[in-house]
Amino acid sequence: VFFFQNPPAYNDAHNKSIIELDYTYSEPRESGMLQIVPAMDFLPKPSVPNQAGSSCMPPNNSMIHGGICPSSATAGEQSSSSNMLVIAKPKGPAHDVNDITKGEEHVRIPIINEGGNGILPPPFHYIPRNITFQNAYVSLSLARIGDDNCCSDCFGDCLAEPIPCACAAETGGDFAYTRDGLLKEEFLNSCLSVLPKFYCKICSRERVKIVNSESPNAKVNPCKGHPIRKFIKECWSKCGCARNCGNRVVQRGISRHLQVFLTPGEKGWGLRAAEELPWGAFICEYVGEILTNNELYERNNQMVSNGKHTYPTLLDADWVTEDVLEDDHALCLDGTFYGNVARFINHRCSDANLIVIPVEIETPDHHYYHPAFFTTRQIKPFEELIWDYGLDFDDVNHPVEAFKCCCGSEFCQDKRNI
Ligand SMILES: C[S@@+](CC[C@H](N)C(=O)[O-])C[C@H]1O[C@@H](n2cnc3c(N)ncnc32)[C@H](O)[C@@H]1O
Repeated sequence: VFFFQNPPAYNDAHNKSIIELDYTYSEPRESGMLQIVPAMDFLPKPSVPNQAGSSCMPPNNSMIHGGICPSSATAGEQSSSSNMLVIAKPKGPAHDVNDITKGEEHVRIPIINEGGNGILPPPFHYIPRNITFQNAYVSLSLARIGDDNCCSDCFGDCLAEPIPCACAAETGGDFAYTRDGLLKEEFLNSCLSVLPKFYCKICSRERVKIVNSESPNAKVNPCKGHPIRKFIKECWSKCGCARNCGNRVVQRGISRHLQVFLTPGEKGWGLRAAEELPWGAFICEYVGEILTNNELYERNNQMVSNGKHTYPTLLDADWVTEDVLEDDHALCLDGTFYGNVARFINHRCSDANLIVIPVEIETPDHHYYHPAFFTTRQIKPFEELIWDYGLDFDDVNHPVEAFKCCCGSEFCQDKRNI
């Protein structure tokens, strides 16, 4: 795939310690972008039914349509340079089949479609870190990080010190990580045990429906409960330790070899390991746009009315600390338009091989945090990585649309499968 585009134009702000943030950025001109793919006649025909173009999803799933990819997306195959055809750029950002992250991560993550049907995931912008969409309030300030919330006197690797520093207080005075960068057995086991739930006095997830309701008599439904999660707290920039301190795992980003692949069943695209992974290994964090719950509600309504769905996760691990959360404090992440590989992790009821753990990095209040995926057992190369979304398949108003589950687990919660 070749792109011809103009480099962005920047104002000359070098040699200043204060950078003006009003530089000009010129978007690459659409007309300058060409994609060269094998001629259509030489592409194998898609095996899944097509709706208005090409879809990566089975017919019962409504998704943004993906683009047709060069056959190099099928494991290891190369398209020959003869029989090439120049076609228009697909709507939305194009994917690089050798690395869906486009160089944003430390490792390349290829797209593998073993079906040979030339279909790619629907377009989205790959981002390695969260970005605020519009109204979400993220209290990111050094002043808010008190002495109890950082280890400014530490040096080097906090895990090498005989006494754990202040950053271990969140995990009961002991760090959550081993010197090998894995989760400690005890900590992971405590996260895996059945979690008690807390119930908000007025739940932000329910209140948003009333805020948007046209009926003046609408009442807020009772909270359906949120699991009480254990947080990990990592050292960060206000700490004195080094970037390679053992208590900085999630913030260093993806380091394991992974692949985005088209699953053979009904689930569409998925994420899998491309190497053997140990128990308690960090895989990736859930990255997306930071939205308020209200913004997500509006976005969900719009997407559903367009026959599409979103990829959200609520940041509700600490909603218990306040009776009623301010609207702009009830946050979620949505990977639909901007996201990382976590948006491809499929669901499995109960016995998934990944667990998501909330991680505090730069904000001591837990309205905003990083949901991070860790393995719950040893993973074989090319095994799919799956997570229990915690869906209530009977709740039609859940922010994540309840699909017909085909996780294959003997503990599957979807009653339609009984
Ligand atoms: C976060 S996305 C996961 C990536 C998605 N498979 C894709 O192709 O982009 C969630 C969607 O994947 C599909 N999915 C995930 N887990 C599934 C399961 N266990 N059974 C059926 N569909 C599943 C559903 O369409 C769901 O709405």
